[in-house]
Amino acid sequence: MNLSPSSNGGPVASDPAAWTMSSRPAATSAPPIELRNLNRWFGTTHAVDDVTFTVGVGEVFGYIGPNGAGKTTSMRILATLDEPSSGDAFVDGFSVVEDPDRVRSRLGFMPDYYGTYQNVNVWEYLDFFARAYGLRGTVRKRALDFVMDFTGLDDLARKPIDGLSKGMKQRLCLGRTMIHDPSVMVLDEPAAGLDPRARIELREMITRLAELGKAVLISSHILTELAEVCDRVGIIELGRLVAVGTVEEISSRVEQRIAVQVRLLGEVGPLVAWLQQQPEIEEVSAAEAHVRFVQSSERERSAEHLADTLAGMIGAGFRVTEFSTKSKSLEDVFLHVTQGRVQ
Ligand SMILES: Nc1ncnc2c1ncn2[C@@H]1O[C@H](COP(=O)(O)OP(=O)(O)OP(=O)(O)O)[C@@H](O)[C@H]1O
Repeated sequence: MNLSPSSNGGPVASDPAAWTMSSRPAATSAPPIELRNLNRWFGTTHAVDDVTFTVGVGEVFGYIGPNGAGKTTSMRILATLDEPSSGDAFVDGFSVVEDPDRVRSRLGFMPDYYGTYQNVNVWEYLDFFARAYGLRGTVRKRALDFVMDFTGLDDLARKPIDGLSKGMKQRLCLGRTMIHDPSVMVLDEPAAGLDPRARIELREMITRLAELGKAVLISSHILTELAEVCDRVGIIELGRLVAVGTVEEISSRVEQRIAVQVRLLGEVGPLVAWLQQQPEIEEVSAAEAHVRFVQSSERERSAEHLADTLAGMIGAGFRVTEFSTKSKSLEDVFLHVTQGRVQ
């Protein structure tokens, strides 16, 4: 295949509308992404266990789970790189089992590991993939111009790709993934190994992809990494989806668990013993002058319950000097929802 840039191939200011393949017939009214009772076994390992969810037009869906949870396996099935043991996955209504070619033309998959090539520059690399996707003539030129501009790689068009920083390589890979204007983008751990600035830039690009109307499925084992950019998240563990919703919805389930720290005059031992007798109080621990515990209660009742606990302590004769609470962080939410089990 010819890897040379075309003579008119320099990056120019581009018009997204001129590149976006709005002329492509709308597939169906089906959601861009649907996983339906998806299962994948590897021997005795149930890597994906009856997973069902959809992602809508312009929606960013975060797929969160610890290592080995089944994220990559389900993404690979969606990208037609593997087949389900049972169930199905759909892109724009087309089945990965029945219609893999149509799925491929509508989906861009960015794996967590991708090869690079020696003696190829940024422009040549993208041009190669544009040709591989069958883009010809002015359509290919528009696609390249748009993607170079979108990824901010235009100034690096002639730079050999093996000399790019990790962040720039990630942009290039994103550019490669979107070169054929897919309606669905599947990004496997794209933020892994990026420095903070590159992560922010990646988040901005993902937001812009959603603004272009793409459905984005993005995985991470770190919830906080995706919290800001995702419209919804699905938390997967041992192949099973254990929670789906907005970050706020999922957080609210565990915000009922409030961490409390108490300081008091005198010995902490009696307070520890008292707390251990109280209902809905767990994880009581003591260190020098303070005592920590977790109080769980129904969300609507948690403030009242806290007030009752404090009043109870004072009523029992403890001389409390400090009573502070801490809402659970997103990491706590993730750790609470998942149990950290692996197979
Ligand atoms: N080709 C394979 N053969 C056998 N077992 C596999 C294969 N691919 C994945 N698995 C197993 O399936 C399970 C899910 O793996 P998967 O890579 O999908 O998880 P993941 O959530 O993407 O994890 P990570 O964050 O580490 O990439 C793991 O137990 C893994 O060992």
